[in-house]
Amino acid sequence: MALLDASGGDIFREEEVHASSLPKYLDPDSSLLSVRSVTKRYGARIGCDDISFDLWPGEVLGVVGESGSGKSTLLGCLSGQLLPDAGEVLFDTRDHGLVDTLRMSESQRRHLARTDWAFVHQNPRDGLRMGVSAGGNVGERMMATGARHYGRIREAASDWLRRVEIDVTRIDDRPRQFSGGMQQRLQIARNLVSGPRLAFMDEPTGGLDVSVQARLLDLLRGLVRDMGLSAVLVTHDLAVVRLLADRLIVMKDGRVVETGLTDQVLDDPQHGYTQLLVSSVLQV
Ligand SMILES: Nc1ncnc2c1ncn2[C@@H]1O[C@H](COP(=O)(O)OP(=O)(O)OP(=O)(O)O)[C@@H](O)[C@H]1O
Repeated sequence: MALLDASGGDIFREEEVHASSLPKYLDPDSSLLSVRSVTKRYGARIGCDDISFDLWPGEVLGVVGESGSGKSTLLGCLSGQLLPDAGEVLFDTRDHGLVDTLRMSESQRRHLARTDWAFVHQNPRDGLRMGVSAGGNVGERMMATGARHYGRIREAASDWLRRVEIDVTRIDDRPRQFSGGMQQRLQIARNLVSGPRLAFMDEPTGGLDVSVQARLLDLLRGLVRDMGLSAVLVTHDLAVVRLLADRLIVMKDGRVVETGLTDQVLDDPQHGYTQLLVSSVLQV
């Protein structure tokens, strides 16, 4: 399966995150992901335009905006699922330091996707193998990173099921026998078992009812903190970023209109569009 979709036209631009909006303790030289002027067009339509930001180890960056603002396009470009028309996506690889993932070979990018990266889809069916047992779903990712010992794989799979609060007696059940919330937690276990450093999350709590969402958010928050995981989290739900994200970028029509620390952006939005987003949630 091709990881890159070269179809469609595009563009890009660049929105610098101002140094003044970053916590002072962060060292700009140590970014885990450095996104430079990423642009993607679909024919004449803008997907995302000239996006730039840095993500630091252990940081969660929320990407918010209304439907069609370009969040999924940006996430696709960052995670190698879409080919931008322009820009650079530099990732701090373990062996070679910052490398432009857009210029990697497909096999190198696949390797990253199995090891240092995770992708949590909104629909767990997109991130799970539905015909494989829960334990197999977790174990498979371990095998993709070189694990071979059956006993140890099963032990680690059991451990991860526990961590995501799935009863270990369900280890041989197929995901389709699970509720939506359990499937989502299994998808998270499958992604995190390899100890990735960067997770891409696309509406990870979307489509779940409110109490299930709250539990999942709590779980995700704990895992992100315990693992020191960095994440780019796309959502239209400001309550989700309030809980999970350290910093936000706000997108409108494919461009970044505002960026800053989460509380700062949500409590004191500067851009008219962000003010509208925030106030529309408050009115609900
Ligand atoms: N495959 C495609 N072909 C043509 N245009 C597309 C395609 N995918 C997205 N677009 C357009 O790109 C723009 C950004 O869409 P995108 O899906 O990235 O937004 P989004 O913020 O993720 O929206 P949502 O929250 O509804 O998923 C929109 O104008 C959309 O119509």
